[in-house]
Amino acid sequence: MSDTTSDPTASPEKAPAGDLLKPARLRVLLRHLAPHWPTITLGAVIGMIATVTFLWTPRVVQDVIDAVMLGTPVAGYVTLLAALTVVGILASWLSWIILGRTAETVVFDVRRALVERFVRGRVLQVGARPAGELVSRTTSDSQLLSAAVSSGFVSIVNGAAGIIGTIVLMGVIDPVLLGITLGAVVVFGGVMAALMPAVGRHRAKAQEAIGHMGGELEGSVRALRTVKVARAERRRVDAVLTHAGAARGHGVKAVKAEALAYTFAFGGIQTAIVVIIALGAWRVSSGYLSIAALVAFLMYIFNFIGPVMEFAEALSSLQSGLAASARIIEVEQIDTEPQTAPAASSGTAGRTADPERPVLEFDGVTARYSEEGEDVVRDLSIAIPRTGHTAFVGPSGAGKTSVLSLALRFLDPTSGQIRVDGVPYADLTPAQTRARFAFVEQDTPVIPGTIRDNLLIAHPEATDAQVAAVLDTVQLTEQVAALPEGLDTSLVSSSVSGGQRQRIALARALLANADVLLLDEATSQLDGRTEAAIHAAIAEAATTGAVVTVAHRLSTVVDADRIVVMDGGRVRATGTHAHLLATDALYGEFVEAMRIDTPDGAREPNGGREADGDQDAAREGELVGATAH
Ligand SMILES: Nc1ncnc2c1ncn2[C@@H]1O[C@H](COP(=O)(O)OP(=O)(O)OP(=O)(O)O)[C@@H](O)[C@H]1O
Repeated sequence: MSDTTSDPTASPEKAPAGDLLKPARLRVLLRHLAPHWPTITLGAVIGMIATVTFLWTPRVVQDVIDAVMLGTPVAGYVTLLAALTVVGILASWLSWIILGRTAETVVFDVRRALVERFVRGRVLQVGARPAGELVSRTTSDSQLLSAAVSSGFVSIVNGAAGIIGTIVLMGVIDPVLLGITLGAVVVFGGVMAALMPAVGRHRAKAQEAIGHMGGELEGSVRALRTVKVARAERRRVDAVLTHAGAARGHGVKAVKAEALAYTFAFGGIQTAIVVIIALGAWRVSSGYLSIAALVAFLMYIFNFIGPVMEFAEALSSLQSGLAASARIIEVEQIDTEPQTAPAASSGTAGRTADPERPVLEFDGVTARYSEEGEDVVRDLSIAIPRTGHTAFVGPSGAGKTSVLSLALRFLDPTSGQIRVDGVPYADLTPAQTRARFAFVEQDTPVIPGTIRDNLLIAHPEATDAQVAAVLDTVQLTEQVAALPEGLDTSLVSSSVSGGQRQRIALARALLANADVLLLDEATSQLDGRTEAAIHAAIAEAATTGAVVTVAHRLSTVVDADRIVVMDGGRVRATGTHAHLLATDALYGEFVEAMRIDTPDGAREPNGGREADGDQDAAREGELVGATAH
């Protein structure tokens, strides 16, 4: 692992979607098929038994008619006919169940692999795609893939066996009539071969459009309030429907090509049947063919439609499956985070932390989001002490959130080193690193589930008393108690206010009791009174551990033991509020922008806590200029 020098978006086997050649797609299909070979083979063999019984049946019918004509006993033939029919039906049914069951298992396996990839994937790579598209990959593409890998392959084999067997048996009965049949087959096959690639192409484009539609729809629903207030419903509907329309357009083209292919197939076979009946009658009257043989031949012709259709449908589902596998390959190119640390390392487990050593160190760290992009953090060297509150401030886009992303390994440095307890990140897995942190992210999303699920996610063993304590800290006790199901009330983001969401996120982070608490503008949506209580909790946390905030409000900043002013990805100045006010013009501008008097000016409620003159002065208002959201 080269944490300090890696390209953050590098992917070992990355290939643009357009370069995904068919062999690669086929490999994906075969890979998903691999664990199911024994069952698929069993299903295919049983399906083949059905095919053989259906191929055999006309021959026995021929024997029955011959026996009747010759006046010999028919009972044996009739019994054989009945046995063939029963075996054929049972074998078809069994093969259907075995293959259908396998198909469902394949869908499940593909979905599990995709979900694992999304959840365990690198944050930046997963985040680069609209969530709706990821959902569509997991739902519909996996379904298409499975149909192709299970029934598709087997139907091709069975269909081909049925076609070849029928041709051979027809040849035994009458090569001339077979010649006419083959003529029809060649025309049909040619039309199929010409049209099926187009069907596949259009199906692929339709599926791609459905993915984009999912992305647009998910984004529109997520921003529904904004959309409505902007009175942009029509435009959003149109944007979604553009993709739906494209899917329909490609779907219609695929259907037209399929209709042409199948009409040719049916028409060809019907025509061949008429010609064969006419020619067959003539050959019977001329003595070249017995009536029984003609009947058997006609039965083969009618039976022929079955394997031909099976073969054609299997080709079509294979086409769709190949297209789906191309999109699944794209998902499989999302890198998953390493689950194990280099062999030499044992992580930080068992190490006694040196109380004098900073808990977190950035050493000449530079980072960017993409190879072509600009550096967003430049040569950052900073040590976060084991206890105390460090606040990052600076203009929007200065790189404050990126510093937290580096600490949490969502973003990797292009140069420099980050250490936790003196251990370089390169020696730890992301999970080992993150075990040291609790984090409240900017948007504070809720996790699907109950309030309790949301609180316990980082510390599932927390006791009821601990949960009650953090709820009290974030002043949610009464609100949760008032809910009919209390902590077990299901939480969907729309049912809680922004401030409540933020408080739940804070409670979750406090409950984790981590060495380093990272808060990205975690109090931006709180009212003054709640905020004061939260500040008290943050100050309390800073006495036993490290607290790092990206500060939005000046009231957060003035509490900090150390303020880091960032600008253009660099640290511009570091110090206390008073020191920075006296020495850094940009910091002074922030304070000026809020029109507060310093150091002896207006006071902001601070939850009853004492503060020095500087801090009191600055508590009022927000660092609007710093992070203009
Ligand atoms: N996922 C991303 N992909 C590409 N660029 C990004 C990404 N996230 C942030 N950036 C860019 O990195 C730079 C720093 O962003 P960052 O979010 O760290 O700034 P910030 O100081 O936290 O800003 P704000 O106060 O507005 O949140 C910005 O130019 C931003 O456009």
